[in-house]
Amino acid sequence: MARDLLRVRDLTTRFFTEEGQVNAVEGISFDVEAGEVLGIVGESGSGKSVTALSLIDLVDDPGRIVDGEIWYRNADLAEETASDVPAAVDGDFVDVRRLSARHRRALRGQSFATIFQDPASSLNPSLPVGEQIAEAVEVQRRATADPRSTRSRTQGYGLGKFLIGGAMPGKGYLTEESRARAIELLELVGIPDPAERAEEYPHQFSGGMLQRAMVAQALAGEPDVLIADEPTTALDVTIQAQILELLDELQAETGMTIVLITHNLGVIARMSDRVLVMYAGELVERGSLADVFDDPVHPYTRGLIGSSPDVDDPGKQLDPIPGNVPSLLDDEMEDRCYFADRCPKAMEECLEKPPSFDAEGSEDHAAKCYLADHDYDPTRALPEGYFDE
Ligand SMILES: Nc1ncnc2c1ncn2[C@@H]1O[C@H](COP(=O)(O)OP(=O)(O)OP(=O)(O)O)[C@@H](O)[C@H]1O
Ligand code: NI
Repeated sequence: MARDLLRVRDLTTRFFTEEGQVNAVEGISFDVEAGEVLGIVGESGSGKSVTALSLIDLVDDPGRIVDGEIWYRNADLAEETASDVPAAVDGDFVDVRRLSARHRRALRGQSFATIFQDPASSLNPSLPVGEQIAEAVEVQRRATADPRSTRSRTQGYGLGKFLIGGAMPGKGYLTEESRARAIELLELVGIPDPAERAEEYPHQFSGGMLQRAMVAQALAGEPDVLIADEPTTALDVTIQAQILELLDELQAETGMTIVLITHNLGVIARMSDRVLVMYAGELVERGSLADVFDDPVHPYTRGLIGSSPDVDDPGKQLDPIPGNVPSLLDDEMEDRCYFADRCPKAMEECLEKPPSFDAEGSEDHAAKCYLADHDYDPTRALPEGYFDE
């Protein structure tokens, strides 16, 4: 049975820019199940990366999470938090948003690790690759070596241990053990001659090898969740396939949970168990891979599929979705379905904001679209050019 590891509720993240308020992520709710690969897909600017950054509390100025809860299942952490911040605890779950900044930071690497499109954002150019991975191992070792923790760590590490881990003096402190583990990790991610490569600096690595090193660094903390934001987008197709293969294997071996963000539907189809579709900062459809790919309800999801190449059908005709992603400036957003102006099936109903409707298929299938619950009625179709000024 699937167990949820994360329960995200009404997450809302905005940027307060000179041009005005940008509604980057607006009231999204979803679960992440332990051991699954959850894909998040959507066009550029739909809010995928801001969702990821919000999960790991890395939203920078002028951005801010303004609302919502991020419940994380971790029995040890819940127990330790219960006395300090009882409101942040519900059974085995902790709302990480209600922890102090210091405690939230301590979850990074050990509960939630990330890999990005650009390895330069994770690896320091002036330190040997192996040393950086060993450092991440060291933080993890210190965290789990806390004498207060006698419980088995099937999943969680506990808050006190996190803080001990976070308080380590930093680079320079590396044991032979953590060095050896770093080399093991480099080998695990498929880097040949790992002992030699460990001594090299990031610029001596090829793009694909750097991406692998970044995966090794992320794995060093034995995270519960790996958040991968466009992990292969910058790589050429062959390397891209190798990295996906690697993630697949690691996931199968470790049972790690992966949140995989990409605009590439092919990658989503190959990797995901369940899929979230984002548009204009909202979650417009979610479901199992089969729900979303074989039985999509939202015309946006259909549009994405129709505009994406299919490896199994190279002759497929591609139909780009007309129009553009809307501005997310609060002043310019109307209170309607944000996709209505690009939608081939927009009806009068769509001038009001649709709720999320359950859809046919798996229990999890839902869409923020009247078509999930009503048949298309051409007599109620918005006239052509309705949204043109
Ligand atoms: N630092 C920032 N300041 C202002 N607005 C921002 C900032 N970062 C992101 N945004 C806005 O938030 C919205 C969502 O952006 P986000 O990066 O999450 O999109 P995305 O789905 O990841 O797109 P892509 O596929 O291009 O990576 C966009 O409108 C973007 O302009
Ligand atoms: Ni992005």
